[in-house]
Amino acid sequence: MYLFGASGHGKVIAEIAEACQVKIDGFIDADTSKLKLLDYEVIHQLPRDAVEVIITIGDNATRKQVAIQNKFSTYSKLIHPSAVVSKRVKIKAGTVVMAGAVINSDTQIGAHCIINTNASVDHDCIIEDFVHISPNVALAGGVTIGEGTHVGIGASIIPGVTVGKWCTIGAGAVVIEDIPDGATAVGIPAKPIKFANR
Ligand SMILES: CC(=O)SCCNC(=O)CCNC(=O)[C@H](O)C(C)(C)COP(=O)(O)OP(=O)(O)OC[C@H]1O[C@@H](n2cnc3c(N)ncnc32)[C@H](O)[C@@H]1OP(=O)(O)O
Repeated sequence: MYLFGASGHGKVIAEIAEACQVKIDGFIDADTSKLKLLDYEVIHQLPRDAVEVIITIGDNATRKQVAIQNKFSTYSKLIHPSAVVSKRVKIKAGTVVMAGAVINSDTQIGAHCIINTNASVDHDCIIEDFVHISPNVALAGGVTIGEGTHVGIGASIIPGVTVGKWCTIGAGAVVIEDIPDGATAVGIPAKPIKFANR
C-alpha cells in the first residue's frame, strides 16, 4: 500500500497500517524535499504499480482534489485493531478509523473520511465523503455530517442534528441545532461565525 501525503497525519496512518500488518510500499508526496518519513521512502510520482493507496492528507478539500485527480487508483480502508466498529456499520473505501474510535450500529461512513483517535460515532449516523471527525469528538445517535465537514477536536453533537456540507465545527463546540452548509460554528451552544462557499 502507498500512502499519499508525507505528513504528520500520514505517520499516524502508517502506524495503523503497521498495526494491521499491511505492507507499506512508501509515501507519495509532490514535495521533492521530502525523501523519507518514518522508515519509508517518499516518492514524488504515482508509480504504475500503485494498486492500493490511502490518501493521508488531513485537509478535507485537498484530500478530495487528490482523490479526483487519481481516480484510477484502488483505495483501501484501514481500521486500527483497537477501534470498536459494529458489524452493521458500512464504511467506504479510502476511510481510516484510528485507535480507540467507537462506531455503533447502522452508521454509514462515506469514502476518504477520517474517524480520528477516540472519536465516538453512535448509532444511525450518516457521515458523508471526505469528512474528518477529530480526536475525542462525540456524535450522538442519528447525527448527519455533510460532505467535506471537519468536526474539531472534542466537539459534541446531540442526537438527530444535521451538520451541512463543508462546515467547520470548532474545537470543543456543543452542537444542539442544525448547521447550514459552509458554516464555521463555534462555542456552547455552537453558532455560525462565518460562511465559505465551495
Ligand atoms: C490530530 C489532529 O490534530 S486533528 C485536527 C483537529 N483540529 C481542530 O480541532 C481544529 C479546530 N479549529 C478551531 O477550533 C478553529 O479555532 C476554528 C476553525 C473554529 C476557527 O479558526 P479561524 O477561522 O482561524 O478563526 P479565528 O481563530 O480567527 O477565531 C474567530 C473567532 O472565533 C473564536 N473561536 C475560534 N475557535 C473557537 C473555538 N473552538 N471555540 C470557541 N471560540 C472559538 C475566536 O476566539 C475568535 O473570536 P473573536 O472574534 O471574538 O476574537
